[in-house]
Amino acid sequence: MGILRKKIAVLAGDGIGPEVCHEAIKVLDAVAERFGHRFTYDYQLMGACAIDATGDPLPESTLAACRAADAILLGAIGDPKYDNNPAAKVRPEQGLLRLRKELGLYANIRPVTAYDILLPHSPLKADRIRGADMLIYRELTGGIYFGEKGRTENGAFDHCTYTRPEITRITHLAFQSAQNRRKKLTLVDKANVLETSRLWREVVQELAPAYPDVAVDYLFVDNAAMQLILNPKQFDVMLTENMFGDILSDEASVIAGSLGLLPSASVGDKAALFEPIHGSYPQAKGKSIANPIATILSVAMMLEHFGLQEAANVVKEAVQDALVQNVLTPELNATSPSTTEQVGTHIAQCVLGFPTSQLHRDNIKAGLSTII
Ligand SMILES: NC(=O)c1ccc[n+]([C@@H]2O[C@H](COP(=O)([O-])OP(=O)(O)OC[C@H]3O[C@@H](n4cnc5c(N)ncnc54)[C@H](O)[C@@H]3O)[C@@H](O)[C@H]2O)c1
Ligand SMILES: CC(C)[C@H](C(=O)O)[C@@H](O)C(=O)O
Ligand SMILES: [Mg+2]
Repeated sequence: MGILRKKIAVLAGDGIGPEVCHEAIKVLDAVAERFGHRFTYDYQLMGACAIDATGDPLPESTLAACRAADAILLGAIGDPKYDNNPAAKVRPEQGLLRLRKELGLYANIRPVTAYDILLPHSPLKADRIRGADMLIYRELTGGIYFGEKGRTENGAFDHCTYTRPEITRITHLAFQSAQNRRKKLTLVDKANVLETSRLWREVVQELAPAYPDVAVDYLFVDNAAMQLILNPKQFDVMLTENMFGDILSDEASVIAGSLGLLPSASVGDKAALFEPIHGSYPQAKGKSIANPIATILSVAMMLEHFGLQEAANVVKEAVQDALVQNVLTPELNATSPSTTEQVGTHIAQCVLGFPTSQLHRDNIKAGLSTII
């Protein structure tokens, strides 16, 4: 692969969003320096910061910049002043939902990995989670998030609708992904109650014969929530609708050890957006305690999307180095925590191939490390 030039729209957003984006861009810059690629960044407002500045959580200029970019990097959006005010008509989350819809980002891919070195950090028993490695395919532009919603005289409603094409397109992607992995696809739904879920089962059953090498499994979402904790190794590709995918992926982060570790890619036919699965974690804003790894791994997914597999692997290896050397934020290292910046700098330096990282690796190989 030759030298690439890519324009990245950056929506740092609210809370810890700007802090974790800053570290992810540090890592992208290190990739650019090491491999000779050229990344340019177009910073735009979305979320509560955009409401403060313009009254609109997704200003037209932001949408236009996202359409013009090769990829979008998103930190997080959301602010307690809206979370705690159910009557607010204009909300940060509307910006994110509109962006996903406008850009047709229908497939949200959320990898979940149990890193060996972090097994002791999960509250789950190590022997249950060791080796767990799954991809959640979450439908992102349909379902209850986007149905008609409103208030009645004495109540409220949110309609959940799905069309056959909406289910079909992500199901094909999930099957193809399973073909390249351990060849198992689990559809998570609530087909014993919901008509939309019965349509999901119908579509998956119809498409399954086209993927004869993939074993298909069906789980009701309540059971899936339990199985995820009880025996996560049974999952390879999990396919599910919008809201179930949102909830199950936060739950799955307990397997990895922190919500601050889980990246995601949201893809459509014309655009791609990369973001950590966590939110704006407002309690951590300005304290430099937010884990930037979810955002840095989202950048690795962006590099894969650009076809830069080697660069993506280098970033993942650099993250692994931070895990092994315990260069981690307080939720994963309470005794000698690193700051958000220190974690980002460490990973960026590993990407650049600074000798310190190699030195530590040699120490680890020689059994000299105090960490393992
Ligand atoms: N995609 C998004 O932008 C997105 C996603 C989820 C929530 N939100 C918004 O974020 C705001 C806060 O929501 P919330 O508190 O329910 O969820 P959250 O994901 O912001 O935080 C939940 C908990 O997860 C942990 N956590 C999250 N990110 C972390 C990180 N990088 N490092 C270490 N620990 C981390 C913290 O313990 C935190 O208390 C709300 O306004 C919500 O709407 C936005
Ligand atoms: C902020 C919110 C709209 C969003 C979602 O529910 O999709 C978030 O929780 C996520 O997981 O990206
Ligand atoms: Mg969520």
